[in-house]
Amino acid sequence: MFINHLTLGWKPFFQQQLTLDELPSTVAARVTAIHRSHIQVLTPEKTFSIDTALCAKLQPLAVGDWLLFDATELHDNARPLRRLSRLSLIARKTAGEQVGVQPIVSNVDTLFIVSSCNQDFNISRLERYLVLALEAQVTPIIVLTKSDQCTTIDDFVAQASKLHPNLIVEVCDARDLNQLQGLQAWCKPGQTIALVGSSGVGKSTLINSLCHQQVSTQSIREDDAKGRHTTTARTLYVMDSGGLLIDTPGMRELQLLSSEEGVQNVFADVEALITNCRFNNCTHENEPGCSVQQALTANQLDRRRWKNYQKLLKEQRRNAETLAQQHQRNRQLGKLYRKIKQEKQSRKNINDE
Ligand SMILES: Nc1nc2c(ncn2[C@@H]2O[C@H](COP(=O)(O)OP(=O)(O)OP(=O)(O)O)[C@@H](O)[C@H]2O)c(=O)[nH]1
Ligand SMILES: [Zn+2]
Repeated sequence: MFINHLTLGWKPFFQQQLTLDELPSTVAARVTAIHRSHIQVLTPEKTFSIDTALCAKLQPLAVGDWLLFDATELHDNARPLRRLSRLSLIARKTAGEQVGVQPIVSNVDTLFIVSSCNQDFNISRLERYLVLALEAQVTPIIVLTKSDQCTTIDDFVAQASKLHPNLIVEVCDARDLNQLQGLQAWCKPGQTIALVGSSGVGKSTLINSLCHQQVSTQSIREDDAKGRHTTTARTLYVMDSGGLLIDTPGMRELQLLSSEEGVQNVFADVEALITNCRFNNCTHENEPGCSVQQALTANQLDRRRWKNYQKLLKEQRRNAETLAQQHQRNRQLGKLYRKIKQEKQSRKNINDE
């Protein structure tokens, strides 16, 4: 397929950031992968990699960013002149003494929020991803996979659709390209898509179907700082339809932030303890026959861990839906949607001027 700047996602928004002098003398390259030691970029003609140190002033970078290079310097370890402003940015909060924001992917048009029609389906998680997409100024599409594995999908679709009146929900068997026609509207040349969703919901399967290439064969190996070999999935794919699909380890790890199963998995022993308490509604504070208190006293359960479990559980419960909360959030989502539409319109107006 013919690749030019437009098919790589170049838009008037980026073009208008170039000065008249820069127009003939520079070339923009899109960041396709970020590794510890180097950053990979792509122009219509070539791909090359630059040492991370050369981008120190431009950090933090995200996959999908556009970097500007001197047109005569398009080779490995060329120094980028600057990074162009982003149309959208998906970032995550970093933990630590100071809460920071780590960019993950940028200049994405559409986020496929993938969930499967089985026990993985979790409305609070979908909602968390939805807010993420809207915050990032990216159009969210809910993709419900494994439709072949359930007898009726109507309930899943109804629940997902209720998250917002304008929300698009697509249902498919991710292995079957014929069932992915509904997604093609967002996969046109020049469009950039990112995927989120829990492990095992079918993200790689979707990529394989849409890109007709095996994800596993795209892996590259690199040495990390300690000389260990790590396998890093390649991150930007050209779909058969001409669109671009970003699949970075960073996006895949986003799921860790929102995983209810995580609490159950990590604290399985604590949850087992709780089932042994004498009273079903034990608050584990001072009731007789509380096996949590017994385990704490006997030093069989770490107090820090118990506190952390309670904290995560509280956070998880806060996310749980009540009708009133959902209504309130829908109104907030509505406001966000309107804001995004207005901003997009004003950007369009600027571009059209
Ligand atoms: N029957 C059926 N199986 C599916 C479908 N989508 C994915 N699978 C299967 O589910 C399993 C997991 O799919 P993956 O595509 O690896 O899931 P993933 O989201 O990429 O998982 P991670 O790489 O862990 O993030 C594989 O065995 C797929 O063949 C579907 O729509 N129908
Ligand atoms: Zn108890």
